[in-house]
Amino acid sequence: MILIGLTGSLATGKSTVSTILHSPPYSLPIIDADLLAHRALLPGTLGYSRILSYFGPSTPDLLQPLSPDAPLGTGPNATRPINRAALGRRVFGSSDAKRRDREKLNSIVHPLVRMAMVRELVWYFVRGWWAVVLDVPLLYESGLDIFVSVVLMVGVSSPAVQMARLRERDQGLSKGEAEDRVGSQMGVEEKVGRTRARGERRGKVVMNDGDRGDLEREVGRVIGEVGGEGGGRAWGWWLMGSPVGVVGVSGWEVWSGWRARKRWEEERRRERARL
Ligand SMILES: CC(C)(COP(=O)(O)OP(=O)(O)OC[C@H]1O[C@@H](n2cnc3c(N)ncnc32)[C@H](O)[C@@H]1O)[C@@H](O)C(=O)NCCC(=O)NCCS
Ligand SMILES: Nc1ncnc2c1ncn2[C@@H]1O[C@H](COP(=O)(O)OP(=O)(O)OP(=O)(O)O)[C@@H](O)[C@H]1O
Repeated sequence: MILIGLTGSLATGKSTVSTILHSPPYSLPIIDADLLAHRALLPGTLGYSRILSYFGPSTPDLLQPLSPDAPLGTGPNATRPINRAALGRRVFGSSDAKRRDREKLNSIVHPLVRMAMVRELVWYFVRGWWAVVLDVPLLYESGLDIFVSVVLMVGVSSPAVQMARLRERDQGLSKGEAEDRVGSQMGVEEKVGRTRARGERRGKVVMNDGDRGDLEREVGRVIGEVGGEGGGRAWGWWLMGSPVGVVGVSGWEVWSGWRARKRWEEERRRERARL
């Protein structure tokens, strides 16, 4: 099974690409890290109780408001969901305190997301899919890049276009909140650089600067290259019949991903030394 890691920056078009990949003619299964992260914070989960105990005492609006129609501590007032906007205000931004809080949030949520991802991967593997798309906005930030066969990075060349698309989609976000969110992630340029450092076969960059038709054509081109007009599919299916092959190829993929990361870091060090 080929793992396609779909990533990008905020509002560059990952969800649009994942919708294209999930629809015919590709019809690929998608593992959506945002969705798994949402599930990890639902009332009654381990994530929910950890978030409450760490952020609760210092975030008065951490839970959604009480329902006026139910008695305190019962019904909707017993399991009040997390107020995601309030938690977002705590963790998105560039101050040291926000960075620390973001690291804490990540340390609670990311292991739960990873576990859920592995469960879904096993499910798709035994069902015989030739490829699965892992839609992970923080693929590079969380170090998961080395575990995927191919990275499909969706970028936008103009930060102004990115900001305009973000604000048009999430109209509740103020300009400052939108900037805090974008600034909380690795920039588009760095993600493009890291993807290109993986080489032609393992790193695909799609710049979503045109309209949706252009994006669909670019996605088609990339999947044609990954699937190799059937070659990638045959390879994915062959792996399914060969447990030794799976272990060997997975080890090779991780090693290649790790080497690409080291290559990128080395290039960056050299560039900085030249400045
Ligand atoms: C802070 C939270 C509650 C805000 O929720 P909200 O519904 O407003 O945003 P949502 O979850 O839909 O995320 C929207 C986008 O924000 C970005 N983002 C989310 N979390 C982070 C983070 N910790 N660091 C940087 N960017 C992030 C991603 O690009 C994501 O696609 C939520 O983002 C969260 O729980 N984040 C931690 C989990 C996480 O890292 N998720 C990203 C995928 S693993
Ligand atoms: N080529 C395009 N032209 C115009 N608008 C676009 C294009 N591609 C995507 N959009 C719009 O931009 C917004 C952001 O796209 P999308 O939700 O796919 O991004 P995303 O990377 O998944 O965002 P997030 O990181 O917040 O999850 C959406 O409203 C989408 O409809």
